[in-house]
Amino acid sequence: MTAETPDPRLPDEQTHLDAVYARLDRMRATTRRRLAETLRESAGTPQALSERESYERMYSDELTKIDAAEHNLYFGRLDMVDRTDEVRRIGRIGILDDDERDTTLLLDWRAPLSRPFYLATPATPEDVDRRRHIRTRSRSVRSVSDEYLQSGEIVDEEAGANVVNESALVNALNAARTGEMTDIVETIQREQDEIIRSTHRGVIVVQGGPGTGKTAVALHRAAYLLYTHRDLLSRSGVLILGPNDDFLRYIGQVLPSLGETGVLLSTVADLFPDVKARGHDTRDAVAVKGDERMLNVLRAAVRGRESLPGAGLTVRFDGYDLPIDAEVIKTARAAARSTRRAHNLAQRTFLRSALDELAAVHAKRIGSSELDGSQLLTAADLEDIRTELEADPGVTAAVLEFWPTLTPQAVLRDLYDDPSFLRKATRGWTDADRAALFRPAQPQRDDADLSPADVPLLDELAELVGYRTDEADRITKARWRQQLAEAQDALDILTGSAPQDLEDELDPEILMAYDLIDAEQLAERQVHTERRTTAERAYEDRTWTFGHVIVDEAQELSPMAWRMVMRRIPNRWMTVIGDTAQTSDAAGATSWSDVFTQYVADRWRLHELTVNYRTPSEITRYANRVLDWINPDQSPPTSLRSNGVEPVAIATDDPAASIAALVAASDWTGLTTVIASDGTADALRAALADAGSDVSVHPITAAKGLEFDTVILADPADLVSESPRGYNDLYVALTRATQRLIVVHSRPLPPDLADLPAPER
Ligand SMILES: Nc1ncnc2c1ncn2[C@@H]1O[C@H](COP(=O)(O)OP(=O)(O)OP(=O)(O)O)[C@@H](O)[C@H]1O
Repeated sequence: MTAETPDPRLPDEQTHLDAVYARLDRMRATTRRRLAETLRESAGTPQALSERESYERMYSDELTKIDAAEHNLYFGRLDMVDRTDEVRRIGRIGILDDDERDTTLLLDWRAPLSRPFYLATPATPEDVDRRRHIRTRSRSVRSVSDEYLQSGEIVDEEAGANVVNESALVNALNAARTGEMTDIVETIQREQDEIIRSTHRGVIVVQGGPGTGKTAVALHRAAYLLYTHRDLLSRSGVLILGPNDDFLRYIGQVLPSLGETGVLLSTVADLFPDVKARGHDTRDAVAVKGDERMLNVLRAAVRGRESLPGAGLTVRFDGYDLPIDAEVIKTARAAARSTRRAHNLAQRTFLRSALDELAAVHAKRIGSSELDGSQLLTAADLEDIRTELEADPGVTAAVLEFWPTLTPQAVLRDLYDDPSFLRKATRGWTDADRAALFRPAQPQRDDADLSPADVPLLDELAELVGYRTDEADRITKARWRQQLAEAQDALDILTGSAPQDLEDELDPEILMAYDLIDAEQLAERQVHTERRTTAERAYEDRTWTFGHVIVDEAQELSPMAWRMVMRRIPNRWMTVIGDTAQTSDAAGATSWSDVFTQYVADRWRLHELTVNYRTPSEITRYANRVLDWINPDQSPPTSLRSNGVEPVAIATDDPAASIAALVAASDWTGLTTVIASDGTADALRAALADAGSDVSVHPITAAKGLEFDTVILADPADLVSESPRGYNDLYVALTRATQRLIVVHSRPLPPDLADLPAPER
């Protein structure tokens, strides 16, 4: 449209947008008022307090959702064919008007009726006549663009002619990055939508090259599942696992911007409550610790703590030296092991059996007839001895030496510190693998010695040991009993207040409280009025099982880490996202079927994403050569756009000085970062600071999953030589830029990059 002929579509959409925001404002005002009223109420009984808290949370959540929806609230419209005047308007949240007919002002993007917005193409128009993209800013409509699906024609608002529009998608892809990922609700593509809305209740694996929107899809799937299975998932929770804290910060705003706040985002390293694993491992140690061979080592470590006494051990009891010999402990140990319970949970059986044995030994010594050796003590005497033994702390402590209470942390540290145990427990291993585990114990103040690769081992040990499971169990059961009692009271009060004459002659027309709900159901509801969110409770509870788990950058998980994840999702309803060509973790995956067959046989579904939305074709040309080296069978994703900016290489003796000068002289917009090998990143950061530059530096493993407008790649040869998966790391580095790639090097370039041109002067 030209300036002289204003586009009539704009005022039309503005009218609707005004109505939508007016309603949003009314919703906000009502919710605020209700929240204020709730906060003013004084709660007397625990019941009233818990009700008040649940309302408070509900209204606060509602306000968060309303605030989150504020920007780009209304973005899409469908005009359907063959149905009189059917218009569907699509937004970030669904909004009903408060008129008499509850008119739908906006459909939630996740509603089934919104789906054709994402799926319709001229080839399969899905009954859509016209699809309209509406771009708004600060509550006013800036532009609209239309596609006529029946004719395949696209109308551009600026040109006013039937030309191919610079679509909403291309706009989104060209936008400068802010360092925080944004949602893609306005431009979800068909292959992505199919994954986001998949109804498969088992494992879905999404394999896709860099920039194909895997992370975006994972987050939108979480939002979609929460919308579609709200009841189930708000109780059990959704867990999203990412590779590192930077990545979690990068994606952290996407779900809140979609009005979803109840999801737990975590790394595997943070998944074991109360342990902050910040220690560092060599790549060899990471590989060894992630291998399933560790299972036997851990089992042996726990068994090793169920030991036998040497000859001649005694404990003072009742004026005698009572012998604790190997036979006594062997019998007790067999009894404990036969329970098949975890170590700590079998301790009571062990102790009981050992005390029985010791009571018999003691009775024999003090109560045997000198004539014929027959037992002179009665059963009651024996029972007394047994009780006294149990009450004697010296005796129980001496016995429990051979079946001590264990913590996973102590078992793991002792195991690493004990070369002779390691030698026995790792028969058949290479010396190098064994040596990778050895770590002398250090004085402990925090968990500084524990590394991310130790966390799945701690979790495994927690299972073997029964760490805190009984305690958690006891607390849960006690809490449940209390809730049940409170619920019973509440129901008694309700029925007690019913007119007495109903008692004898119950009027079948009158529903009693008991008919609608029993104490157990009521107690169940009260469980959810707890102040902490599901995500908070799940974070603090190692034994929590989630309703759905999403694993991003899943190729990085070791077999031991998978075991830890699978424990948190016994129903195996998972979305697993990754790219085996980007694996850098030494214990990470190279094949999805290797990972999943043991957990779900062949009941997992593979989806592939094929379009690279991030990296322009100028850069992917080089990245694809590296992919071809990693796996010639893997087809590279197709780059969606070309931006005319060719990657370049700058040879220099002093990379830090060259990078500092380059950045200082640049007029680039958006985010710029330097990517370097893990081993050189710190030194490079320091050298850049000395050279007066504060450009950020990302070691390659911390750049996983992130993206930047401009990437300066420092000495790619360092990435390649740093690890056996160096080429995978190089592939990741080459695919982080949305606009521009500059390689700065003092070492020779890897062959695939050798023909990079120097920058034009
Ligand atoms: N349908 C879409 N509309 C707009 N932007 C999109 C779309 N799909 C993906 N993108 C954008 O493309 C970029 C890459 O997406 P994302 O980070 O999810 O890819 P990825 O497959 O996880 O990449 P990597 O494997 O490198 O981590 C992001 O900026 C994302 O917002």
